[in-house]
Amino acid sequence: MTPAPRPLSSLGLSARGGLDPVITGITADSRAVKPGFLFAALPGVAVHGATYAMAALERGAAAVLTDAKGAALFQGPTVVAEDPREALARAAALWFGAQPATMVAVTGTNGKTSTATFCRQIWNLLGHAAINIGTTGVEGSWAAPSSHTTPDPVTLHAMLAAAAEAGVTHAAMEASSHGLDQRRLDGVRLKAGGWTNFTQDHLDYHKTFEAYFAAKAALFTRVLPPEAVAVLNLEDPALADFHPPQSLLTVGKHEADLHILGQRYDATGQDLRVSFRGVTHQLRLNLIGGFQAENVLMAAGLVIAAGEKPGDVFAVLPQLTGVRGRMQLAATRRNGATVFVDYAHTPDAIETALQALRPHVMGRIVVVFGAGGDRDTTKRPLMGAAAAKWADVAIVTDDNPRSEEPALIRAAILQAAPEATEVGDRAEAILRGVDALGPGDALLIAGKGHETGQVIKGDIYPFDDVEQASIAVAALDGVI
Ligand SMILES: CC(=O)N[C@H]1[C@@H](OP(=O)(O)OP(=O)(O)OC[C@H]2O[C@@H](n3ccc(=O)[nH]c3=O)[C@H](O)[C@@H]2O)O[C@H](CO)[C@@H](O)[C@@H]1O[C@H](C)C(=O)N[C@@H](C)C(=O)N[C@H](CCC(=O)O)C(=O)O
Repeated sequence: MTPAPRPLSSLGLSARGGLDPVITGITADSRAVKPGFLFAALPGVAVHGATYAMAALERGAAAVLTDAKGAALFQGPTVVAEDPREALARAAALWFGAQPATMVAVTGTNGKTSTATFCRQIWNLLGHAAINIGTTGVEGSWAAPSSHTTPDPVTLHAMLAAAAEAGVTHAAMEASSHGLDQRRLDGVRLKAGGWTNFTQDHLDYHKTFEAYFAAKAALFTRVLPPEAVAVLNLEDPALADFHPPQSLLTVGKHEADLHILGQRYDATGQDLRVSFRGVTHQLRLNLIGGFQAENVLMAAGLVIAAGEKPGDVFAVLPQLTGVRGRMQLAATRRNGATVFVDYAHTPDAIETALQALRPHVMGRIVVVFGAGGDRDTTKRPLMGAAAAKWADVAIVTDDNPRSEEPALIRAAILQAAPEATEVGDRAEAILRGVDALGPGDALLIAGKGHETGQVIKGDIYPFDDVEQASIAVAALDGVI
């Protein structure tokens, strides 16, 4: 339902000169302005949005929200905010109004999507209408596509209001460091926030580890209210020294409120014995990888922190299913060898994925992977080193080279993985990887996960690792 027009002051904003125009909508894109809209002219990476303020006013914008620098670039009804991104997020929350009553957010370099999905599945299994919002879009009791892991605040609040109006009571969302830095989550009413881990990624954007850490920490220091609960994974030493202002619920393998007492792996999953604040629970997880157990513990911690009874939560965990493209069993060869697809596209994620697979595999592990173009170049040799160290056989291929020369990206990876085979064409690399599998072996195809395209020089070519795995197995073993 489109919100009814109302005065600017009802969005917590006041225009210069005491103006209080009626607002009919909000956008940060001048091209989407309609008569009566509030146009948020944000300082961007490429350009200041105020460059487009006159265009927005010509399209009928009732007022322009911007910072002091932006306000100097045009004439017209202006709201000046110290941080216009924060003001936009808070105005969007007030404009759309409704939000699901129980919401949690999870940040961390890895594990956000699995954790948010597990939260939603647990709530669904306990009878709640729930959604998760993140890299895979909005899923669950209400669905919508999303172009960002953490959508911009106008999109996010439109989604939250639509979901709430459709009866959704619970939501788990992924908080990306970009989203937190750009204040996309300010104004979201959270009951709990989780932090999975902290390792190298996105230094192209944040520049330093400190800035990247501060962006993630902002979930607790700025977005989460003091009466909410902070759920921290103590397995990461970087988080053990972080002291958020909220009360804590800690999870981990060893010393934590919720921790693992015993873990046994088999070909299809794992059995766990866990302790929650002194009470022992026996669990079955039909999920591959010890890191999935950590994601499940984080999700369990978040839903408990948001009000569920621990016993009810632990009872439904055996029914959890993995996220598409996250250590997904994509195909099995006639000889029993398995092929997994995983989204791992950072050095740490490749290491984690390969280590996680190891206890489930009797034979050798083959890995097929590459690194994206136009993104953090420092991680390329680190990815090569991780694959060389943790896999038995490595095949380096292309993974969204974008505008870069693919051979140069592969060369940067191969520098640190001299034994690896280079096969630029990803379909051929997957076929070679599957062909190398003997009984008891496993192939990990890393990097794309749920993605369905290969981005080369501005064009997106259809490409699905899961589909390619089946095609390769069918080609080598005959259609089964
Ligand atoms: C680097 C980055 O995060 N950029 C985000 C940022 O863009 P920006 O403000 O720098 O854009 P800009 O091009 O300089 O333009 C400045 C302003 O002018 C406006 N504009 C521009 C042109 C025009 O004609 N009219 C107009 O009004 C733009 O809407 C913008 O508000 O603010 C925009 C609006 O909120 C975002 O859409 C945009 O995300 C870009 C598209 C993006 O790709 N972001 C990625 C890196 C991202 O956020 N990724 C994380 C996940 C990362 C991960 O974990 O892997 C995510 O949460 O998805």
